[in-house]
Amino acid sequence: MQISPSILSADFANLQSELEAISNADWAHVDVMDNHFVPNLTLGLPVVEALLEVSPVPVDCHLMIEDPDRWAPGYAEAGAQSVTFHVEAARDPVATARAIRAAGARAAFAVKPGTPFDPYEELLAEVDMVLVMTVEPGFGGQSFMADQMPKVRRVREAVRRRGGEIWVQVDGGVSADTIEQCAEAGADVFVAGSAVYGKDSAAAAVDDLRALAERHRH
Ligand SMILES: O=C(CO)[C@@H](O)[C@H](O)COP(=O)(O)O
Ligand SMILES: [Co+2]
Repeated sequence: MQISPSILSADFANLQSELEAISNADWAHVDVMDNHFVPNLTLGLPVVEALLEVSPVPVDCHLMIEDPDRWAPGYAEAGAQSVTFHVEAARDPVATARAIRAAGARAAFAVKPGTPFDPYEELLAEVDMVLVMTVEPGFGGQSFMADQMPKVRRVREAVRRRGGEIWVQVDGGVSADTIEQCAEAGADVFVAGSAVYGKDSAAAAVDDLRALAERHRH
């Protein structure tokens, strides 16, 4: 059970200290948005490169961008330890996942709330993780979509059938109130932005979330 705090809810003027505040987390989740795939703009490769220099934990890049076929491998080459692209944006998801892995990172694909998982089941052969979005991508602090839990279950079942170790990540509205249903449905990597950086102690929030998830270890 791994916690990946999203720095989207951190203080962007002090990202180094915000990363140091979550050194007990498993990952640092970095949301890359291009104002085309989603209606918001955050940061890109030069900032990710700078974060990689100072992050005490591996970096989990969530690319909400058009044309990940072109851009995603660069994040892996820069040293990001996990790179997730959206299937809705990829022209050739197999080639993109292979390029990410060839550059030494874990590869993952993400599905938006309206995107079914089943058509992409065969893509499991190419990835290390599947991200099931539990909000519409674009912004932190939105309400958790419990109606995505059946999809989390389907992904977990498909991963079980396949064997091997593929992680199932959830992202959006994950908090102390919602993390247990995600874990129970089969998630094992939990992104949380406002539920970590919105608290007085980000580190304590990470530990609390992990303890709740651990109640449903599978
Ligand atoms: O990818 C995204 C949003 O598109 C997320 O990573 C959010 O940043 C999570 O924030 P919270 O919903 O946990 O506040
Ligand atoms: Co994200």
